[in-house]
Amino acid sequence: MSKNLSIVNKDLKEERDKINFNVEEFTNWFYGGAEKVKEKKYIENYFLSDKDLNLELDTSYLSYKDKYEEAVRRSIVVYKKLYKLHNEMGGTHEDFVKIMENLRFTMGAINPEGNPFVLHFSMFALTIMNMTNDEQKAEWLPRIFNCNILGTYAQTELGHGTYIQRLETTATYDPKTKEFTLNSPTLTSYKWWPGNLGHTVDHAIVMAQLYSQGKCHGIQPFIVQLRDSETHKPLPGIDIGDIGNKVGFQTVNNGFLGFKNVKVPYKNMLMKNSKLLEDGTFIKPKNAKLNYGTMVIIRVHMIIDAACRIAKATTIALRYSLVRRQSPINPNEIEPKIIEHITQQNKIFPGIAKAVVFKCMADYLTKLHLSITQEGNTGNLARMPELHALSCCLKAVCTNEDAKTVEVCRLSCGGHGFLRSAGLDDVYRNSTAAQTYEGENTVMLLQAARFLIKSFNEARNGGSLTEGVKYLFDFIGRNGKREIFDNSINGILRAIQAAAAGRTYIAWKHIEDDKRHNSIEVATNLAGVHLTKAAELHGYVCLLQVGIEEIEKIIRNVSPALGLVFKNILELFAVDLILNKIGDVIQHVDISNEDIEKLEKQMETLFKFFRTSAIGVVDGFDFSDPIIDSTLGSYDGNVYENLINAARKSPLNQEDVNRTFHLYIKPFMKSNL
Ligand SMILES: CCCCCCC/C=C/C(=O)SCCNC(=O)CCNC(=O)[C@H](O)C(C)(C)COP(=O)(O)OP(=O)(O)OC[C@H]1O[C@@H](n2cnc3c(N)ncnc32)[C@H](O)[C@@H]1OP(=O)(O)O
Ligand SMILES: Cc1cc2nc3c(=O)[nH]c(=O)nc-3n(C[C@H](O)[C@H](O)[C@H](O)COP(=O)(O)OP(=O)(O)OC[C@H]3O[C@@H](n4cnc5c(N)ncnc54)[C@H](O)[C@@H]3O)c2cc1C
Repeated sequence: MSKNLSIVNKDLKEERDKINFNVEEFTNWFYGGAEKVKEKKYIENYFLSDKDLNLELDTSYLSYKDKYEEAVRRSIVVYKKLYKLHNEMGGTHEDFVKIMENLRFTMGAINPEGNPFVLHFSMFALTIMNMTNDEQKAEWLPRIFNCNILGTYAQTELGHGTYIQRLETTATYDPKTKEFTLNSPTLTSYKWWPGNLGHTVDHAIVMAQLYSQGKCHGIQPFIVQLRDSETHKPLPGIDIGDIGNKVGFQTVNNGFLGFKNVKVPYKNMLMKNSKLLEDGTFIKPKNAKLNYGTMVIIRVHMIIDAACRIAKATTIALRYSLVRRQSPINPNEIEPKIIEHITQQNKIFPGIAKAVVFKCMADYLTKLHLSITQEGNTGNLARMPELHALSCCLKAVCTNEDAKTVEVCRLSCGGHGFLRSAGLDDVYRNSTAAQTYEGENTVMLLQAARFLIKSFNEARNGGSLTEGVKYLFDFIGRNGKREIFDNSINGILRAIQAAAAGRTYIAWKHIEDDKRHNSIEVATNLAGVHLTKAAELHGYVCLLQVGIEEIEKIIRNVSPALGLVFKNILELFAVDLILNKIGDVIQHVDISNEDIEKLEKQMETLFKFFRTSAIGVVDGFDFSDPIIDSTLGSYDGNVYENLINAARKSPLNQEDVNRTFHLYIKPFMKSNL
């Protein structure tokens, strides 16, 4: 996609003239190679240039219903084109995945408040791909890929989202009719939240308690038709609708769903993991948590989403900060670009570093997921708990950081950041939604902490540990002595590891002490605050460790100039992290006041170096103007023109005098109060 052709603001141009590395080389890294960048640009342009999308229409001014209808209309324009492009490319599965991956960002620009089909192409398709036997794949996958049916993932209920073992929807098997009967026995058993459920889809994966031969066999996935394929009317026994206005995700069409004696054929229970014989005999899966697999995949994908939201928000904040001038630093000098205020650098530069390190983590986790899934396909499930713990931990840490960073970026844009046209509000809403969906973040941290405590016990007993938690051995080996701080990247990593291990120890000790008076469960609950802190610190350990390993590799493969930028970014991430976690570090590391002052000074030096590269890095994220969709963050930096043009488009500005003047204001003013 070509950059905006208008004249670039001179302050921004001056910044770009000073960039001391090859921006394109950075972009190639961010998207995984020059070929991928080409593909991304092609796909972006292919979709966004379509006039039928009518992207001129600012949907934020529409009513709730109109927003949904426009989002459906636009999505269909996109999906029709997607299939056309897919056929042109050769029609392979890989081609489809390639388009979908690139379409993720483009879709955000087309439907800024969410995609009413997102669940069909993600959780619904993934569940059918990963949890079905061969006959089921043959029956359902072609219909899903051809969009002959549209589906969602219906797990959460009014009464339970977190503790899924207690979901109340029932699926009772009758071997005589070879059917399940689905029921929602209580109000709290109604499905509540599934995306695209309200009025868009006609099928769903429904998680329900399986009853057979008079016994409950826990939650199992069923594919259920909800609406008639011609009329789209709810089928008999189905009570379905939209859950109403939300903080964000307005066009995702999250829905509710109740069942009253809904019949589902035997073949519709997804049978890759658990099995039910036709006579009703239940065969347990190798691991009961295999049915949670789709959630694990999505948590892994959420890390790159978090990285991209931060990349987008920091692009807007930085470009704006390079053209906005305010408040002279020396009273006699002209007002500087606001980025010259060091507090502004402190708001934005660490965010840019996070986007890069999260991207490294996303790549690492995607590879790990693939290798553990391949092991799983051969029947080896040994590393499933490790992947579960890591994906929960990073999903929580990265989306928490994401929401925090996006909000700081909004604040860094002052008053203008509060305008919708600044483009930060949808990013923020999506970030904060991600803190809750796919596992509420506190709950995710507690899951990771379970793994940490187990590993800690293992380490104390001289057992073996997985690579990512081996640092617990160092803590135990120090036998109560504190880690001595040294001011290098690896020194910072060891300090964060010591803090994570130390907090794990505190949590462990808390549980051990409480266990004398309480059950292990109660003791674990009472240690909850320590547990979440330990898991959070562990997440930072993983990020820094993977960041160091990946960036060292990158530096070996890029030009020296770009290598220096990556080194700078890694140090920024590390120093920002340790300064933010200094309280935890002080508790477990021998670090002096002088060391801390040195770190603070180092941060200032890092800012100075990054000052010239920062614009190159955000340009290198390569968000085109339609994708960035921001008056403050467009490539040309013509902020004030963009702001006034956007304001003029307000529906209120389409007439000189609004009718409320004659209806209410004038009579009120003339009424002699
Ligand atoms: C642009 C993007 C748009 C996206 C659209 C948004 C779509 C959103 C969709 C959704 O939100 S779908 C619904 C998601 N729901 C959740 O994430 C629910 C969160 N809850 C859970 O995941 C589970 O309930 C739980 C918290 C993991 C607990 O599960 P359970 O009660 O069954 O387990 P426990 O008895 O507590 O035992 C924990 C035990 O189990 C192991 N474990 C749990 N999950 C897994 C797994 N996936 N793989 C392997 N092992 C797992 C865990 O390690 C514990 O082991 P032990 O410590 O007991 O050894
Ligand atoms: C935008 C959005 C989209 C969604 N899309 C879907 C979808 O497509 N399909 C679907 O099935 N679901 C979906 N969900 C539901 C989502 O997965 C759940 O809301 C989420 O898992 C949290 O569960 P909950 O709502 O039950 O929260 P609760 O568990 O009720 O959380 C409330 C509070 O209790 C705390 N808490 C709960 N349990 C514990 C515990 N064990 N220890 C400590 N604290 C605890 C939490 O930390 C939180 O502070 C979506 C939700 C949102 C917001």
